[in-house]
Amino acid sequence: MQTLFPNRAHDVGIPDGLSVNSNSSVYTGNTSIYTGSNSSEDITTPESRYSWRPHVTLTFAQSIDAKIAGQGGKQLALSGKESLVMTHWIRTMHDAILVGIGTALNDDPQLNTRHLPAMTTVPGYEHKYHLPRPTILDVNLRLKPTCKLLKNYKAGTGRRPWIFASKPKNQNDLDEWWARKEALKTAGAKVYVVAATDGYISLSDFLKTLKTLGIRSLMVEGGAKIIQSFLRETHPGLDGKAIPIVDNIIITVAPKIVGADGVGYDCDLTTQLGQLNHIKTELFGRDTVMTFKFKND
Ligand SMILES: NC(=O)C1=CN([C@@H]2O[C@H](COP(=O)(O)OP(=O)(O)OC[C@H]3O[C@@H](n4cnc5c(N)ncnc54)[C@H](OP(=O)(O)O)[C@@H]3O)[C@@H](O)[C@H]2O)C=CC1
Ligand SMILES: Nc1nc(O)c(N)c(N[C@@H]2O[C@H](COP(=O)(O)O)[C@@H](O)[C@H]2O)n1
Repeated sequence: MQTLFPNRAHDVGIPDGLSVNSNSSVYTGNTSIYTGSNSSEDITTPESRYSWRPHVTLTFAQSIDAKIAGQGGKQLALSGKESLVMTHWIRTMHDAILVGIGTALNDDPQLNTRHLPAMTTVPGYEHKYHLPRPTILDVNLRLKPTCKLLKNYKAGTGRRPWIFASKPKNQNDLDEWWARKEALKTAGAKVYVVAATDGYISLSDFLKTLKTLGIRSLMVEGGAKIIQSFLRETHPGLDGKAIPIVDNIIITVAPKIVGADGVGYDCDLTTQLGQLNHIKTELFGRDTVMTFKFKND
């Protein structure tokens, strides 16, 4: 099957205008699209970040008081419909999409592109938006075999989810862990067993594994702990200097206040500001979407 929109983040960078591809003739969004200025500067350099990991875009929606969910993790519709379309468009630009198991259990997400307008199909020649590969960090294999990601895969409307898990240290837990693994495999998931320390999968190791699996670009959606980890973890560069493992951050700010009992990502973005170049701020309906790029080492 032919997928349209070959433009992926690892080839073209993240647009400095996010509002969907002017060349595409399918989605006629309201503003400009990427025109090439911040394109693939590092991609062909063997020593570059991209030689060992995919291009990483961290993106999430928050309220003006920096909450990404309500009390007790209640999923919130923060994004309005216009910025939601933008997010789904950005999904098409990535080979894979990541959520943590907290989000997978709490939101039961689909991680597809269903908010994009339907495409015109040429008879006998079906065009689809590119769907990113759903990936989940789930050390203890808590994902439910009945989740929407697996249902969609079985129904042929979603790609096979990849779960990254780690064997329990305690031998007594192994049988149950194994049973959950088999149940998830039967439901259609592909389970990769990786190392974890105290329930934490090293993101550098995870990204390296993704790269060996052919993933060239990753969109990280959350939730709170995953955002924190991606903002905090670094990787040593050639000179040993700590380099961020994120390339771009796209933050949708909705004009809503959640309140102190909402869920924040509990990471001081101000510590990152020196490393971030602002690319563009755009309005999508009532939401403000800001795009940043981490400076190269
Ligand atoms: N507004 C938005 O854009 C978004 C909001 N959300 C919201 O976020 C909330 C969920 O966030 P949260 O509960 O923090 O869960 P997360 O989705 O961040 O998942 C965290 C879990 O992932 C596992 N994990 C494995 N390795 C790592 C690692 N390196 N770093 C972090 N986690 C790792 C751990 O699982 P284990 O405990 O099993 O070891 C950890 O508890 C929900 O309320 C959801 O609605 C989510 C996405 C986007
Ligand atoms: N962009 C955005 N805006 C919001 O208001 C949100 N609550 C989220 N949440 C993220 O999107 C996932 C749901 O995706 P599907 O609609 O099921 O495809 C959710 O799990 C969060 O990762 N995002």
